[in-house]
Order: sequence, then structure tokens, then C-alpha cells
Amino acid sequence: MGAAAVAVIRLRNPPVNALSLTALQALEDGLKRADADPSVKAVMICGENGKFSAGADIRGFSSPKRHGIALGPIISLIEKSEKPVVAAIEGIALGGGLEVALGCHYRIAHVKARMGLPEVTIGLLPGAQGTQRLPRLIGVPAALDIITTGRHIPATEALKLGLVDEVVEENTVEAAIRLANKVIGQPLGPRRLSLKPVPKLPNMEAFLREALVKVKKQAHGCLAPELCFQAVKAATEQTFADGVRKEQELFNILLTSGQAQALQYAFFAERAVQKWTTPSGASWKSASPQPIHKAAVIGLGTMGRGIVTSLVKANIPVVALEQNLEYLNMGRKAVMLLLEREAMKMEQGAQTLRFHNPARLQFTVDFDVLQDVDLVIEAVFENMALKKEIFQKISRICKPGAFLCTNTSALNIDEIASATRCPQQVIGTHFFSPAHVMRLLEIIYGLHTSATAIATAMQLAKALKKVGVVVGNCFGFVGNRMMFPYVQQAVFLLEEGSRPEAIDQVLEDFGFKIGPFRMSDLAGLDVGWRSRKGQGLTGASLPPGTPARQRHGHRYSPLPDLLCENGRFGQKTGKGWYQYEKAGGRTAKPDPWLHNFLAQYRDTHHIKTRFIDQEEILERCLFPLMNEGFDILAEGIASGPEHLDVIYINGYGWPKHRGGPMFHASTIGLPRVLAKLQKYSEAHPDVPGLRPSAFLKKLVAMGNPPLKDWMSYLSRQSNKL
Ligand SMILES: CCC/C=C/C(=O)SCCNC(=O)CCNC(=O)[C@H](O)C(C)(C)COP(=O)([O-])OP(=O)([O-])OC[C@H]1O[C@@H](n2cnc3c(N)ncnc32)[C@H](O)[C@@H]1OP(=O)([O-])[O-]
Repeated sequence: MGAAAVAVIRLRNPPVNALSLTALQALEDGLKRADADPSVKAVMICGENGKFSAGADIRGFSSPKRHGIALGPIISLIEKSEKPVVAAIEGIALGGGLEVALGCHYRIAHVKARMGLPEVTIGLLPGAQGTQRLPRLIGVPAALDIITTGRHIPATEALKLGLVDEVVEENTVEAAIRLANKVIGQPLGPRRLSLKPVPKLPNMEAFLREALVKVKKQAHGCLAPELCFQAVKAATEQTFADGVRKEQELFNILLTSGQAQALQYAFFAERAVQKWTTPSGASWKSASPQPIHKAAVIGLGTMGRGIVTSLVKANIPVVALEQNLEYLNMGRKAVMLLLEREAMKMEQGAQTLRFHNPARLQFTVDFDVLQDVDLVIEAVFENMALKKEIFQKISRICKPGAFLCTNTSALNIDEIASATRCPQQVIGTHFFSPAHVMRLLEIIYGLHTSATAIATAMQLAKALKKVGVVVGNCFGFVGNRMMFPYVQQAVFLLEEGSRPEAIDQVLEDFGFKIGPFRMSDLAGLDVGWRSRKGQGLTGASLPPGTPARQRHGHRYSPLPDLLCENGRFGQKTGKGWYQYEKAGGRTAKPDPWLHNFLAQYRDTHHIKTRFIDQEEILERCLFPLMNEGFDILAEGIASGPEHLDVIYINGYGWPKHRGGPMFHASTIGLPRVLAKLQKYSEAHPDVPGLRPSAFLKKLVAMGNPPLKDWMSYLSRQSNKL
């Protein structure tokens, strides 16, 4: 209890004051005590350690002991209180935490606090009456935006919206107690949100119709946003009590939909990968990152420009280096354009981005400027000889402790490191395009990479607001290695009778933001072509007499090479797997030329065309991708299935509500995945990617254990060896 007439209830459950059953019980007990105590005239609710609350305990949603004390009735109890209740919001008030605050009669927030209803991001809706109270407080458009996107609102915006009554810069708890004292005795009726009508809009029906179209378009098959919408719509049509019943009904649908489980798995997976380990025993526990006061980026192509932008946004001073003045000037212009755009976006959120100061961003062609940087990211062309030349040079110029990172999507980190005198400082940092937007950073350690280098790269990822995933060194690392068999199958399906638009549609219906052919057109077909020429799979170095559709005894499709030979590089040339309105166009249209070309190709190679149904398209593309994942786990390239899933969700457009490829495999059931791979492998014995992984077979033989136990079967296996 606090001083004088104001009782203080403090939510206490470190680290984020999640509303566990114990925390809820304490809240209920506190309210009842305050109600019964005649000396208490008002109540103030705050959170321990400068955080109000991150909401319900997410682990509780999948716990069998979930039933018991519920949040909704406690919030009703708060609102019904005859004594004024004030919420003092510091740090965060999210989900159930914000719903508690909405039950209070007054809300004060610290200027640095953030609020939001992020339930939609974990596959749920604000199921403690939040969908009914928020529209009553701030109106339908703002409530719908907050509830269907889950975005965090800064305190200043919350004040403008009317979500909070006051924002303070000093002690929030003291301010809340002052306010509580002030409002003692004032009527509470107008402060009870459940009694307020939802503010009317002149065109509510039309507004809701348009809003639904937008919500569905952005959902890519995820259920939660649409059900959030329906709950808010109910608030506009029904009484508070009926709206709450509808909210409960929709909440229960989501809770048992499977998508909520996948999204909650993804939430914890993202946190689990922060705790990295390597097979040699290095780990996040013992390694400490080194501070990065200044960084450099070598190469200002598409990737380099994005990386420079990312570093500037993270407030890390950068040297941007190119091989000659012509490229430097081109790169400088492009970087400045990106930064101007980012600055504009940030201004909308009341932030500023400073980059015109040469101490923060310096462009140069002089390698000697790299002498005092703490970290270099090389982002030149994917060419081993060139990369080695650069690494040899920078290992001579940079100070001994500098970290030397290479942005590569497939090349061998050890070979690059071998060109230096300090292989322990060399590490792979695989950014995804556009590098200032995409969240994933694959961090690849080589044979000699030090634990400090890994910890520093992970820290850098965090500073860049990215999710870093530590993986081992192999061709294509994790993401691209799993992508190869997926893309390969998509092309084989074309040979067998399908079309790019049919295959893309199936994968986009599954939830991918973009199917494999649209993706290939976007990225440019020439990239893979160059790499295949380098590997001797096509082009002049191919030995005469090599069969058109076979390499090293395995099935090979020359289709992508043939498209490139026809000058079809994708969007950049206006033609690829699709046709575009012009070179650089973005709207993909099915191309009769390609259909005709495919028909001729099948005739030439005597391939009998057959109808391929959606199920086969999906399984032929996804199962080999998962299969590769099992091999990656068995080889120790990644330390758990969560790593693979985080990579796919954040770097490859895998639908988050399906939890990632390995989680998806576990929900389908490993015996089914194995049986299908066996079937397809028998039909296509010359495709190694369809041959079931030994680790997958082992897990099936062990009775299809849950995903969290997979790795223990691996260690048992290797212990025996
Ligand atoms: C019933 C009716 C409807 C109500 C629904 C809800 O409220 S749904 C809920 C709606 N709320 C949300 O969706 C909010 C989800 N949370 C967040 O967005 C962020 O965690 C953050 C912004 C609160 C803090 O970010 P940050 O970068 O400063 O820190 P960090 O992210 O690393 O977290 C630190 C530790 O706390 C853990 N943990 C966190 N929250 C929860 C939780 N609710 N539960 C359990 N655990 C949680 C997290 O796993 C981690 O544990 P670890 O790995 O150390 O063992």
C-alpha cells in the first residue's frame, strides 16, 4: 500500500512482468484488499523495474494447465471499482498489460514508454476485452490499425490518439499518485470505457469494407488479422457484453487454429537463436563482443549500399570504399538517395537521421583510411579470387584487432580467411537484399573464427536491428543450401508439364510472399547463371558430349541457362519466367513465348507432359527443402531446427504463421514427410535432393519425437560413434 489514501499495486514478474497465474492472483488479491480497506481512496497500478507489463505469459497459451484465473474478469473488476484506479505506464504496456491499463480509469505514461496490442503477431487477438474497449476510447480507425498490425505506439503518439491522459518526463509513479489523489471523489461513470459508445463514423460500413480488404491483403493467409478485424467490427454493432462474448469466441478459434502455436514457436525461436553455440564449445555465455566505434564497407553495389545505409541508421560511423572514382560516385549517389528516403520515413516517427557529417559517413577510394576501423564488411562481387585479393590487402592495412567480414551467399569462409594473417578475425556476414530492410543476418564462422568475432557479429546484428543466426561454413550456408533443392524442383516441375504461374500460385497460396519464379525474375537469372558457369555446369567449360539434362550422373535442367542465353534475365531485361511491361518493370504477366518455348523444349527432349496437381507442387518444392534441413542439422552446421526456421522466416519470405520449414515438417508429421520423399525419390532416382536424409529416417524410427527433442537424438548418435 502506498502513502496516504492511494494504494499501490505493483505488477512483479521479472524480466517483463508477464501476467502469469501468480501475477494475476496477486493483482486480484490487491484489488480486493484495496476495495475492502476504508482508508484507501484510490488505487495506482504500476510495474516493477520500470516496465508496466508485456502482457499474458506467452508460454501459458500452450500449457495444458492454462485454465484457471482469467484476465478479462479481473479487468472488469478494476473498471467496476468505486475507487479511482490510475495506471502508471513505464517502459512497456503490451497485450494484456495494455488491457489492464484500459480497465483503469486514468492512464499516465512516461515519455519513453511504448504501448501496443501485439497479440496478432502471436496468432491471437486481445482477448481480455481489449478489442471492445480500445475502439470506445480512440475510435475505430486507430483501434483497428493498432489491433490488426500489433505495432508498438510511442507515448507521444498514444497521447495524441487519446490512449493515455498524460505523458510525463519525470517520475511516472509519483505523477500517477498525484493524479489519483486529485481525482478522488470525482464521478467514475464517464471514465469506464465499457459504458462509452463507440465513436460513430459517417461512413462506418464503407470504412469497414475497405479496411477488411486491406487487412486480408496484408495477411498472406494468416488468420489472426482478420479475426482481430471481426472482433473490432463486433464492437461497432453489439453491446459491450455481446462484443466481449464474440471476442472470446474468436479468441478460442485462434487459440486452437495451429497458427497461434506456430507464431508463438517463432517468437521463442527468435530469442533462442541469440543463445548461440558452436560444435567446438564456443558460446554466447563465455564470449564477449568488442565495441564497434567505426566500420567500413568495401564495394558499393546493391548489397554494399544497403549495408552502409544500415550502419548509418544504427549510428555507427562508416567508411564507404570503392575501387575507383567512377564507381565511388555512383555508389555515393545511390547511398545518399537511400538515406534521404530513410530519413523521411524516420521523420514521420519523430526521429532524425544524421548522415551529412563526414565523421559519420566518408566515401573514399583510399584503402589506407581503413587503418583505424574496428570492423570491415567486404561486399564485392561473388568472386573468390577478388575476395582473396581484398582480404590479403585489408589484413595488412587494418589494425590487428579489426574484424574482417565477408558478405557472401555461398563462398568458402576458410578459403577467404586463408588469404589473411588473422583467420581468427575473419567471419561471414550474409546480408539479404535489400540489406537495409531485410531482418536476417546469417553469421558464418570458419575453422579459425574466434568466439569474440562471432559475439561481435551477433552484437552488430542487434545494433542493426537484425536477427543474427550463427551457422557453420558449407556451400550456400543454411538458407541458400536449403533453397537450391526447392528451386531445382520448381524447374523440374516445369519440365514435367507445369507453368511458372501455376507453381508460384501454389507457393503464394501457402503463404510465401513471392513464389520461386517471380523471385528469380526479381533477383535476376544472370546471378545463378554466372555461378553455374563458375561451377562448370554450363557454358564454354562444359565438356563436349555432356548430356543436356544430366550433370555428374544427376538430373539437371538447362532451362534457366537457356533463358539467359536468350537474354531473359528477369525484371531487369523485362523478360524472364514472365514478361514485364518494360525493362525494369515489376508487374509479372504470363508469357505465351515461354509457354511455347517450354512446349518445344519438352518435344525436343521427348518429355511426356502430365498434369501436376497442387499437392505435388507443394510437396515436391517444400519436402526437399526440409530434407536438406535435416542434413544440415546432422552435419552440425546449425545447432537446432529453430535456427533454420528463423532464417527462413526472416530471409526467405517463409510464412511466419507456419512456423518455418522444420516446424512445418513437425506439424505434418515426420513419417508423412519421409513417406512422400521416398515416393518421389523412387519416381526420380536421379535427383539426390529427394533421397530422404538419414537423420530424418532416424527420427521417424525413434517414433517421431517433438521438434524440441530432435537434437538430443543426434548427440546420442554421435556419442555412440
Ligand atoms: C489472455 C488474453 C489476451 C492477452 C494476450 C496477451 O497479452 S499475449 C502477450 C502479448 N505480449 C507480447 O506479445 C509481448 C511479447 N514480448 C515482446 O515483444 C518483447 O519481449 C518485449 C518488447 C516485451 C521486450 O523485448 P526485449 O528485446 O527487451 O527482451 P526479449 O524479447 O528478449 O524478452 C526478454 C525475456 O522475456 C521473455 N518474454 C517477453 N515477453 C513475454 C511474454 N509475454 N510472455 C512470456 N515471456 C516473455 C522473452 O522470451 C525473454 O526470455 P528469455 O529469452 O530471456 O528467456
